[in-house]
Amino acid sequence: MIPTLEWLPEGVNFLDQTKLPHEEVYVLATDYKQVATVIRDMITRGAMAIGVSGAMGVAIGIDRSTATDIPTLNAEVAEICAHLAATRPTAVNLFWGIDRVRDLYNSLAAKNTPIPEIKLAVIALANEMYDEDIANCKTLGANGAALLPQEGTILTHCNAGALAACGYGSALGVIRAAVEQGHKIDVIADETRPYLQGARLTAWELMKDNIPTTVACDNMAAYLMSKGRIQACIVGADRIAANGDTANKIGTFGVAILAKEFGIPFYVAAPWATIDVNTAHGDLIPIEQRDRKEVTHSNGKQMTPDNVGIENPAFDVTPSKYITAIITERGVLTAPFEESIARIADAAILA
Ligand SMILES: CSC[C@H]1O[C@H](OP(=O)(O)O)[C@H](O)[C@@H]1O
Repeated sequence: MIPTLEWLPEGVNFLDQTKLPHEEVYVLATDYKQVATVIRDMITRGAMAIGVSGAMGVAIGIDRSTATDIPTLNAEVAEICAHLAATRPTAVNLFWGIDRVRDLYNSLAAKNTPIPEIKLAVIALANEMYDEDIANCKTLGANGAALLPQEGTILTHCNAGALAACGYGSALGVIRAAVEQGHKIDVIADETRPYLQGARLTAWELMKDNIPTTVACDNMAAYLMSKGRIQACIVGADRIAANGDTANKIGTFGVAILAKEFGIPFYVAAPWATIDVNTAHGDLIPIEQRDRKEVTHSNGKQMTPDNVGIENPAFDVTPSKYITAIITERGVLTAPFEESIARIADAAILA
């Protein structure tokens, strides 16, 4: 298991993903503002990882508070949650993670629970969410494995692996589960400019698992598909709307169009926490715009002329019509996605 992040008494310890694949170094965040910086600067990244990071950020903020009364702590918790929620807008998991801990806090504060007990309870919940993520990804991995070919090459985009989660991953979780079930598959990882999650992170992860991996530039997918080199595509997600439209790393939409053109199955793998039933369709999903320097520079060296215009949307939205199936720990969803999502959402409410 890759230790993407870990709760320690001293703080939250994050594997610094900006330094991979050549350095495995950690950043210890000792307060909630440092956790927010780790998320904003993509020292840790990936929808599931930032969801649990948000939860741990709220927990550490409450744990480090010196407030001696609930009204004072209420005001601090509001600031802690707002500060963490302002880090990145697209992955709904961040807000789900923050809200789960805040809701527990509010329920305990409303009953005037002693503050030391509240601190222990929110820390326990944040760690439960860490364990839940690993269990959910293993379940969704097993749910999706049979969809992958017994033999063949799987194209991935970005990194939806252990590094995007708490140690197992969603899209790479399905690949791991398929390999564990005996599928003879290899992976072509899109490099995924500009942060290079594929070239740096997916390649690093899968090589550690001895899964044959090839890195391809983002502009090679059509050629590889046209030559019959790809038998399936699988990606993660940062927010899935109620109709199945899916926000994921920039470039995913293009891969999905190409897959449809070439008759190649295109799978999305994501825990249920990534599904946002309150967002009706993909046009409503906020798309994060990141700093121009991520595009103009590589390894600190400027590649573009000064003052050139730059585009740097961090995500795009794939309309559900391009998606073959959405793999979750609660089952595999197929079109019409509005109905399959609502059916599982309703079942969860009735349970
Ligand atoms: C399914 S979590 C991984 C997901 O998050 C990535 O974005 P970022 O690296 O900017 O956090 C990307 O969209 C992955 O698919």
